[in-house]
Amino acid sequence: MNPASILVVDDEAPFVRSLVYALKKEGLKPTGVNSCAAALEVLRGTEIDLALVDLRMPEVDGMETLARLKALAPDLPVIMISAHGDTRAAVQAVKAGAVDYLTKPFELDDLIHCIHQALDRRRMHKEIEYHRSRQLSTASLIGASPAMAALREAVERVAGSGTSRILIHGESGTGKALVARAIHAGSRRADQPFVEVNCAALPEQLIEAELFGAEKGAYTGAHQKRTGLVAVAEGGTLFLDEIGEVPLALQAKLLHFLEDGTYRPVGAATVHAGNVRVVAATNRDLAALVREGQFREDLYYRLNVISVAVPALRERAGDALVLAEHFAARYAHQEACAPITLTPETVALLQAHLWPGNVRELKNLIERLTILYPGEVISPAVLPQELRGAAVPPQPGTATGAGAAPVMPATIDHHMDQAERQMLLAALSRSSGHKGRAAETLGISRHALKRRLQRLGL
Ligand SMILES: Nc1ncnc2c1ncn2[C@@H]1O[C@H](COP(=O)(O)OP(=O)(O)OP(=O)(O)O)[C@@H](O)[C@H]1O
Repeated sequence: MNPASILVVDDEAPFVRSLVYALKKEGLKPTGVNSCAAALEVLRGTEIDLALVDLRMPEVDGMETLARLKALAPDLPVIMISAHGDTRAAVQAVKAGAVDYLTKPFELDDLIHCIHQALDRRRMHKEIEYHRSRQLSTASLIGASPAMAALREAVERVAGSGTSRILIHGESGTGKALVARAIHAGSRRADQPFVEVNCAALPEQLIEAELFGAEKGAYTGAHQKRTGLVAVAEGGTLFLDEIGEVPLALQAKLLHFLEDGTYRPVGAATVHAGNVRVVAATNRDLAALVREGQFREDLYYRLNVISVAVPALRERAGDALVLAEHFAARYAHQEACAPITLTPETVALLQAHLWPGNVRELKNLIERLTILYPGEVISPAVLPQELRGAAVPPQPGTATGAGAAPVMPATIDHHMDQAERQMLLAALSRSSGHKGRAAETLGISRHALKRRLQRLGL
């Protein structure tokens, strides 16, 4: 661990010199200055862990110095040094934000103890903040399924790691953008910018300038110098959504940036360095795009060092219901009405639906239902047809997916399967996913329940 850097501010030069000497011998990294102005200059240019400030100084006194230091670095712990008999002023300083005070003359041991105590408190505070932000970061990812628990764990691990390239993949609407934000919020960059770029939404000729910036007149329409999003995200996270849509020409420049952290704005003569964590997301099969020659293999391997897979909603047992309830509460709040509630049959249909549009599809459905039937009990009759026809295997030659006509089962076996599926899911929903209890209510053994679930692919 690096030695803590201590700023000593006192107008008495010999006192500062002797303190600097003593602190160095204690393994700390002190810098001594004789005025408030000099202290502020040091603080602007150097990382300082703690400041020792004399209360009595000519021109700008200790109280004012404390205020100015805190204005520049609010988290900086400051210990005041007061002359004998100055206790009242020292107490005032503590009220104004100093962490402690010492009265001259003091023992070196007392000072060292005071410094370590303040540094420990700051370290602990930072740790708590860090863990709190990590918990907050995954709290937005709703879902009680094992798949979601694993995703939250992966997000926490990845967020806290030092890696600067992350690839998120998953079907459309699964929550990749939410995962990217959670990774940022849980990282040490959380208080720096999070900048989102939808690579599919930008015209090909503008993407480069948008990302890396451009000099005035670099291209037609560039009437003034343009700051790129890489520069805007400096110190933070750059989220490149739909990375699979980046044109091949720009892929080379992106690769260069990912490899050595430098880039050249369009039309610029000089190269810039950028410090951003790049989180990319895609719902395309990048490996297939590589095989088809649409995505650079080297860029694919650069991005794919750490990847996070976001599961489809149909792979998250029980989450459709948890999410439906979450969105019902949210839209009830938005519409200022009571939340909609779902009959067991509706729950069973939600659980059985394959959700090709994933969480986005479910969210839109609950919003629509809340607007149309505020506060009401939702029965299957008011569900869209694609949900009422859920879990029915498509017949050859018929359309499927959102908006398609419901597919009617051809045989009695299909009807039986459908009914069985709904009963099993309703029982599981009532038992909150507890298989033993669900089996009991159905009058079958746990083993039989598992076999039936497996047979129906649930
Ligand atoms: N686990 C979740 N908890 C709460 N809300 C979620 C969850 N997953 C997704 N959402 C919400 O669903 C919507 C779609 O999510 P998001 O935009 O992150 O999906 P995506 O995978 O990035 O989609 P696309 O590939 O189409 O860009 C958003 O409104 C998001 O807030």
